[in-house]
Amino acid sequence: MVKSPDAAARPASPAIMWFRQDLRLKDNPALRAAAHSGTPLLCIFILDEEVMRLGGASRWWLHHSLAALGAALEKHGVPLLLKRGAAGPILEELAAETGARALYWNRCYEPAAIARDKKIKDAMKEKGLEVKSFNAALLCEPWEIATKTGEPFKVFTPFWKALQQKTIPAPLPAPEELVAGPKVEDEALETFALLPSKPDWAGGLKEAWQPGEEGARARLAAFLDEHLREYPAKRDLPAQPATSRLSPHLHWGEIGPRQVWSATEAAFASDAMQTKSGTAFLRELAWRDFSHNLLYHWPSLESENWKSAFDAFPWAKDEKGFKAWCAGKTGYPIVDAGMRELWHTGWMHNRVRMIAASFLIKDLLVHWKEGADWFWDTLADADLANNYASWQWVAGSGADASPYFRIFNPVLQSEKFDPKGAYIRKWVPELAGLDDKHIHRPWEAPEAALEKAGIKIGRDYPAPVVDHFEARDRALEAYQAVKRVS
Ligand SMILES: Cc1cc2nc3c(=O)[nH]c(=O)nc-3n(C[C@H](O)[C@H](O)[C@H](O)COP(=O)(O)OP(=O)(O)OC[C@H]3O[C@@H](n4cnc5c(N)ncnc54)[C@H](O)[C@@H]3O)c2cc1C
Repeated sequence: MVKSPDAAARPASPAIMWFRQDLRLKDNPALRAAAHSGTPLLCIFILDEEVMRLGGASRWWLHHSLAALGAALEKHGVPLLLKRGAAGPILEELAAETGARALYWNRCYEPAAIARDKKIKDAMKEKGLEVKSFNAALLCEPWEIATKTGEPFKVFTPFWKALQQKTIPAPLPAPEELVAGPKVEDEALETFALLPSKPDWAGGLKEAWQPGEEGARARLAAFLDEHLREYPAKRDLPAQPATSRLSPHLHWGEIGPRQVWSATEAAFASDAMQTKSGTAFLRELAWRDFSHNLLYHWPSLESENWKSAFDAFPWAKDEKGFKAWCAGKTGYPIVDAGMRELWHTGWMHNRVRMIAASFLIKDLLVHWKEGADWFWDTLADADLANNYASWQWVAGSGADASPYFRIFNPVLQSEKFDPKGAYIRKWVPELAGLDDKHIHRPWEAPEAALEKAGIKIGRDYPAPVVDHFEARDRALEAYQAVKRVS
């Protein structure tokens, strides 16, 4: 436990603890080090939208996460200062106003954040401040894990093997005592205007999530207790609550991956039957580190094909198809269910993310970036590394990607992973009355079955926007352009 020195011994000049994507008290190495230094603290969050590009669902999440962090700090008698604008000048002003001598933060790995942080570090050091940064977001820093020849990993399996050889540090406890620095004027959370108002589309998010450290902890505990055992068998079934749903909490650092790692290991230490499922879960968690590793070493991952041969791909401009995809009205029930789950809750099951992304890229030939940008706006877990690496994985243009010519058949995927159509029935209720066979391909249902279910294709549910088999041939033909230059 951290014990701060006596008040008498406390240095007068405060330290700044700059919260970013580490909105928690536990396992927060920067906060712990700042508290341990014994100086009074100025805890601050800066809404720096030049660097922090936020989609709508992320904005909603951030509002509630900041409210939760503010309340948690308040319990320790320390306010969370909120400011809006370019972080560099704000921090400089804060240091000048309060006489702060030190600045603490946990590292971010997005290229724009890295560039900004480097500038701030240099400028603050020049002004005589001590600047200390830490790892709160990853199991292992991207520069700590490399191939035998010192290169960054481009393939997941050897990355995972190498990661398993590392000692993952145990999570840190929350600081026991925090001491508030001088009073500083700041802004009210409401002035950030992060919540949607006209219209307020966030009702589904409110039902689905509890942003903040408490919510994250509860989610992990429930997952480990109730679902870890069946994770390998059920993690691909979207109708089952079999995955952790920790992704938005991890994105905002309401829980750290090392906490997840250690709690999972503890779960299988006390129950050896869970070793296999625990390892399977940790392997998925490691994909998050792998994506961050890719983004760190290839910062253009968000905007450029990782495999440049894909620059030759003849993408289509299918506005109508794209709109239908966004709205969950493609006529392919599993795709539509996923897109509606996303719109309603700000989250989509991983298997369905793959199916929906594949449909946009391969059946509609729409550029992966358009889909990734839509996900960016609508996902509560929108994460630069995970989102763009995953889209490029599906497109075939990414590192260790699924080969382009492996094209998901949305009907077969649906039959395999949602055999009873439970997921479809939940998110596409107009199809709920169809039998288990036809619910995956309603356009092939006999008139009588449609009539019994009260559906007319084209009136109550759309006809497919493309024929999958024709689209597949078209995609493979388009792929020839990539093959010619690779
Ligand atoms: C097209 C597409 C876009 C995606 N966009 C995002 C995104 O913006 N943000 C995001 O966090 N994940 C993204 N993913 C990865 C994955 O779908 C989600 O992390 C996962 O569905 C989150 O649910 P969960 O927390 O229940 O996962 P669990 O199965 O419980 O996994 C635990 C944690 O491991 C990490 N993880 C699991 N799978 C992956 C993966 N394939 N890649 C990277 N990390 C993973 C996540 O942090 C997740 O919370 C995307 C996947 C695809 C196919």
